[in-house]
Amino acid sequence: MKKEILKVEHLQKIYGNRGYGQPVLDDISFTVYQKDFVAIMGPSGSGKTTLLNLISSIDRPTRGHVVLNGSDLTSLSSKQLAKLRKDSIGFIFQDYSLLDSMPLLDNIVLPLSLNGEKAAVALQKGKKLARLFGLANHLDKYPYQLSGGQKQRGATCRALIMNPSIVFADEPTGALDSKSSKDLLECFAQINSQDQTTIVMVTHDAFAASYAKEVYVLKDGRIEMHIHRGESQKEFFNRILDIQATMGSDLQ
Ligand SMILES: Nc1ncnc2c1ncn2[C@@H]1O[C@H](COP(=O)(O)OP(=O)(O)OP(=O)(O)O)[C@@H](O)[C@H]1O
Repeated sequence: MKKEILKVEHLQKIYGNRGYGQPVLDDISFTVYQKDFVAIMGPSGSGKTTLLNLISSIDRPTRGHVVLNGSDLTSLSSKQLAKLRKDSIGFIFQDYSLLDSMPLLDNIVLPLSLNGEKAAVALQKGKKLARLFGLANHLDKYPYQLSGGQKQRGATCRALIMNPSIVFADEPTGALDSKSSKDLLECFAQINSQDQTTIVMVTHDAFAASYAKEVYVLKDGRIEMHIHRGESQKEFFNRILDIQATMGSDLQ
């Protein structure tokens, strides 16, 4: 039986106004299973980042529940949330969020070092991940000496270093050229299929979304559509393009 990693139930978010006013998200429910690769798409302002922040424990919903690995995030204290983030969640942001003052390898192993892991063990693990992501020759470089694609692959290694049960990525290819985007997405597909890492990614890009197995399309704060990929990525890409065409330039 498929293992539930994330269960989102009747999620609502209203910013400000003490829970009154126009919801940015309303009645959002879906489930993410282990080994899923989910893309969240939708027009600008449809609530994608808001949703990602709620399901990744960065923000709290106005109503509804987010259950991650069996824990209801809405009932956890800040301390419990911090522990859950450290133990179970990897984050990847559009702007890489690497520390400029550290070489790439130190950036990659930082979460392990902060967690008290022995330096030798942390470095060995960091190097192994970096090899997988084609970064073996760049480990001593500082972020300013790396390309955008190398930085984002490094940020992905850092997100994976604690063996999270789920990785959340907000527009991870947003600042990359098409070749670097493809390289990163191939890495995502590889860790998803080989290491069984569950991925939830917000993206505007139909090509990026075509790497996912499930796509949820948000519109006006609700799930407008859920599509499931069959065998062919190309066919899935064309279906996503068709949806973009139907929804107009909104989705792009
Ligand atoms: N902290 C906040 N306070 C008030 N309103 C907010 C806040 N954050 C987001 N919003 C509003 O919520 C709506 C959804 O924003 P969100 O950033 O989630 O959309 P998005 O789909 O990720 O957009 P984009 O694709 O442009 O990044 C927008 O109307 C935005 O102005």
